[in-house]
Amino acid sequence: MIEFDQVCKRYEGGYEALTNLSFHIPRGEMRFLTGHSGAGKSTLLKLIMVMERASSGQVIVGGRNLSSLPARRIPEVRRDVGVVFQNHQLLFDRTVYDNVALPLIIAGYGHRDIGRRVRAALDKVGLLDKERKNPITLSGGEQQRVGIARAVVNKPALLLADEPTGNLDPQLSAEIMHLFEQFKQVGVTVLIATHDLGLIARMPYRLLTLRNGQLVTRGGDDNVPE
Ligand SMILES: Nc1ncnc2c1ncn2[C@@H]1O[C@H](COP(=O)(O)OP(=O)(O)OP(=O)(O)O)[C@@H](O)[C@H]1O
Repeated sequence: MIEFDQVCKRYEGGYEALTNLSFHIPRGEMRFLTGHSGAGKSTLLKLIMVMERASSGQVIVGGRNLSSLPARRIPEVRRDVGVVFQNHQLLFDRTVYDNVALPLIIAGYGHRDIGRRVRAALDKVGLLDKERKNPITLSGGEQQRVGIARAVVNKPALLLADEPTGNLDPQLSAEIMHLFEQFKQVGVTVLIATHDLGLIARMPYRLLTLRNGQLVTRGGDDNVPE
């Protein structure tokens, strides 16, 4: 589902954020991406979302080679990727329903289809009864679940999360992780960047660990020693 082959990312100015990265995450697997601040985690996620392009090497997501993808085909890739952020980036002047509906409105879905899909996504994250609320009135854990509903409302094959439990206490963090596991169980590929080593130590998933832009453990299905 995600394949990196000898990927380097050099930013303008010459800083090399990722060096010679090769790994493979098969479809339907869940992985954690860890590493110190500045190790390159967000850069790696941005390459998958095509917010940045590799300086060299190949990034292949869902069978599409992103290194040679023309710009006009970027929306097609993004439709297949749901993204959850630490600060969830919700709109506080809209209801929960409207926040979750946003990706579907942008994608041009019809009114009835939007209603059905938004309610299905809110049901999955346990917030069906909050659809008319403004997200500002919800707790931090609930707001993060709205962010997750918005990320999955399009039924993406791939779910990326950048520090999704950063502001949450251990109990709420565990609940959010449990939600990600439920998506994995229905075949979604899940990649979660996190500093929360305590949390991931309790979960049976392999790690991709970055140090200064290089992979020091890789969680693919390859035969490279961990
Ligand atoms: N647009 C940019 N231009 C130049 N350098 C950048 C850019 N974005 C990131 N960097 C640099 O690349 C390195 C990796 O940054 P990145 O944000 O990927 O790290 P990270 O592991 O996600 O860190 P954190 O955990 O603090 O979010 C850092 O040294 C950062 O300063």
